[in-house]
Amino acid sequence: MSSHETRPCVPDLKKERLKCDFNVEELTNLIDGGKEKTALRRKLRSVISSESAYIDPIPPEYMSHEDQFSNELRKTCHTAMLMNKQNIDIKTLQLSKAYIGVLKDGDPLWVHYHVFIPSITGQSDPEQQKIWMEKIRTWKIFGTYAQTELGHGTFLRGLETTATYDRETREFILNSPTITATKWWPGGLGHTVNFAAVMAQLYVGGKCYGPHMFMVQLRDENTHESLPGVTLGEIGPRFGLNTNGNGFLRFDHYRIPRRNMLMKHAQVLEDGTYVKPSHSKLSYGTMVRVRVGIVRDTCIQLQQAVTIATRYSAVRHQSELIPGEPEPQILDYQTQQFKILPQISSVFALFFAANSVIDAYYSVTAQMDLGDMSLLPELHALSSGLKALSASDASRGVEICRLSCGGHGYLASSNFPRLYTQTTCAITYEGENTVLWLQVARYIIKSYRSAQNGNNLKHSVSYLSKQPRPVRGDLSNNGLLEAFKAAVFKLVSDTEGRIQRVCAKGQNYHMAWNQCSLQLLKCAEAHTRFYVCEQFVRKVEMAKGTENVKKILKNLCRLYLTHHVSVNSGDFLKSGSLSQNDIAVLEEEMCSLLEVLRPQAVSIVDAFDFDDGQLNSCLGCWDGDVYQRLYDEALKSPLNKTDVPEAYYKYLRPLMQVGLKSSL
Ligand SMILES: CCCCCCCCCCCCCC(=O)SCCNC(=O)CCNC(=O)[C@H](O)C(C)(C)COP(=O)(O)OP(=O)(O)OC[C@H]1O[C@@H](n2cnc3c(N)ncnc32)[C@H](O)[C@@H]1OP(=O)(O)O
Ligand SMILES: Cc1cc2nc3c(=O)[nH]c(=O)nc-3n(C[C@H](O)[C@H](O)[C@H](O)COP(=O)(O)OP(=O)(O)OC[C@H]3O[C@@H](n4cnc5c(N)ncnc54)[C@H](O)[C@@H]3O)c2cc1C
Repeated sequence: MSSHETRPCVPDLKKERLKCDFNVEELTNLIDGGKEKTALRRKLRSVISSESAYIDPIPPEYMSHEDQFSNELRKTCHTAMLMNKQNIDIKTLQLSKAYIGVLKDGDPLWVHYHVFIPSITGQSDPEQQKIWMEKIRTWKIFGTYAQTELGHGTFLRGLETTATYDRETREFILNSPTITATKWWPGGLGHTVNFAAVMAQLYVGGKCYGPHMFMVQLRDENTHESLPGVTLGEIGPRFGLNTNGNGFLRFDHYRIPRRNMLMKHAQVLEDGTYVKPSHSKLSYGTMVRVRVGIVRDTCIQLQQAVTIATRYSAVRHQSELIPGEPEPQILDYQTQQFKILPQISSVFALFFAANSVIDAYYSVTAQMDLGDMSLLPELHALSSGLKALSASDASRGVEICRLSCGGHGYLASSNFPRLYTQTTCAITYEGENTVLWLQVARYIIKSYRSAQNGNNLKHSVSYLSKQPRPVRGDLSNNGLLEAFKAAVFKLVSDTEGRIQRVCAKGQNYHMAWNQCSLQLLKCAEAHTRFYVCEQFVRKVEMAKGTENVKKILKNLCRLYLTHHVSVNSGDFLKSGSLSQNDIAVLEEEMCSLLEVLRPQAVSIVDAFDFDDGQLNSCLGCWDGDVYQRLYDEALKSPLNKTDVPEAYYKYLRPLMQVGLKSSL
């Protein structure tokens, strides 16, 4: 039992917390990555919580677009100052969950920290890094990642911004030749940053060498005015993240020095000689890195959503379960448990997957630094698949959590609208999900074919070498993983066979690929799901700690497996890896797991250890005083400042005074 259950809360939550049969703190430590990390996060959180600068003067929902932006820019700049004053590396703060909830609807400097700086460190040579990183460190340079254009986001080879080398002056001339060449979306570009890492088509001596990255100054370092030859602005209100400062940018024959091309991988020498990189896609390295980070970010957003939904479901009473008996907590309905508990299991699945892809990223990039590029395609497939899976699972999960809270989930004060807009945009940015699934599929099909030709496969796809033969009736975790392998193998071999059949009818390969792309998507998702399940099983097997925490992890893992087998039962049946009876047994097990996990649900989400300020939700507060908070929040509406609003005198009263002339 945990010590924090002594804090005051409504009787329903007290009762839930008393049921806790595991050490909440131990689970918190596991999620943080160790006791020390929990302590560090809490220390950072106490620094953040004591800052009055983070208090919004009024709820941001009631501010104008400009005031919202200014308020969040104020807070993000305050953070930079504060961390400097406290001698804390800002990265440490951002990597812990302590900073969650400070910025409400985006951060004008998010892309600077998480995309621009990694571009400089990952794409520029040591000399360039030394110069630029010093200016970044001393706040002379704030930057964005300007890649997407009005006409192209996905298809990078279609980008239209040009960077043409002028051998005479040893400069590049940046130009936006068409309206569709306008850079569109980069975070902070609108009015925050003064530099950008710009992706442009490199031209030397009339020859195009494809997209390359350039460091470009956009605004004067003193006046912040946009420089001649550069046109800049903000792209207007969005579905969410309205304070990210997403902007547009056009160049009119704008000159930058030769050494402003990021030259770690490819170079243009003074005489115009082009030195090509050791792998053609190395300039896409920033995207791989950010995709890896998204898995963790979306996992944290889902943690927030499921904490709110679980606590609310323990407090909310509705209807009758047994006629005549008191209204039960809605968490007692099996259907409600089915909404919430699989989302909790998803949090853990994404958590373990995020850790494993981060490890893979660091080990592959270390090998690449030594000149070995052989693992890059596997890393690209893995990071693309996990980005797509985590973004879609988390955003679906957040929406399910919102729906599980009924009408109150639709209120801004539940915080679901913001959590949803934060999560769903990850489906689009950093590679639209469908497009990334197709990249995964490309890798799987190539691997499958390579195995058919007798070659060895990389670790994550090695099971595609030969038809897996699961043991019938083995429903253990390992048995289910074998069944997964067989189901994915069948999907992949069927899809590859179908591509061949379409080609045999005279269709070219690319058209055949398009005609099979629905199945290809299924292959990619099933392969990635298998990876996540395997990581979950292995990490739980390896988990150290007390038996009761291990039991929670085992049950959540089992719930994840049985849930995903049930959702995709058709694939298992078609491959023959599971029988109808197996599926029925597993679905029954899933239902009993809901019952087993239900009493621990509140304590599991307590272990995510968000404070009320971070959740920013009337429904998810620690003490469960939901109704009073909802009422108090409603009173903050500016419309409630007067009994009769101005709009009544302007519109409603004149209408009422005229009266309806005809009887219709
Ligand atoms: C309050 C809270 C605050 C929160 C704030 C949140 C803020 C949010 C901020 C949001 C910030 C958002 C910031 C943003 O959004 S930044 C913009 C992000 N943009 C994208 O991600 C664009 C997506 N497009 C691409 O990545 C590529 O164009 C694709 C992949 C589609 C094809 O590309 P292309 O047409 O050029 O390729 P190809 O078809 O000729 O060839 C394919 C070959 O290339 C290989 N290949 C491809 N890619 C990679 C790679 N990376 N590493 C290694 N290899 C790679 C591939 O395996 C294949 O190999 P092979 O099979 O031939 O051997
Ligand atoms: C909140 C947010 C922040 C962003 N921040 C940045 C930033 O900081 N810097 C930056 O450079 N960009 C940024 N972007 C842009 C983002 O990276 C792109 O929007 C994204 O890569 C998708 O590209 P697109 O908009 O061109 O979509 P499109 O590619 O036009 O997609 C439209 C539809 O076409 C489909 N489609 C496209 N190609 C294919 C294909 N080959 N096969 C099958 N279907 C296909 C897609 O699946 C989708 O359904 C941001 C976007 C958002 C929403």
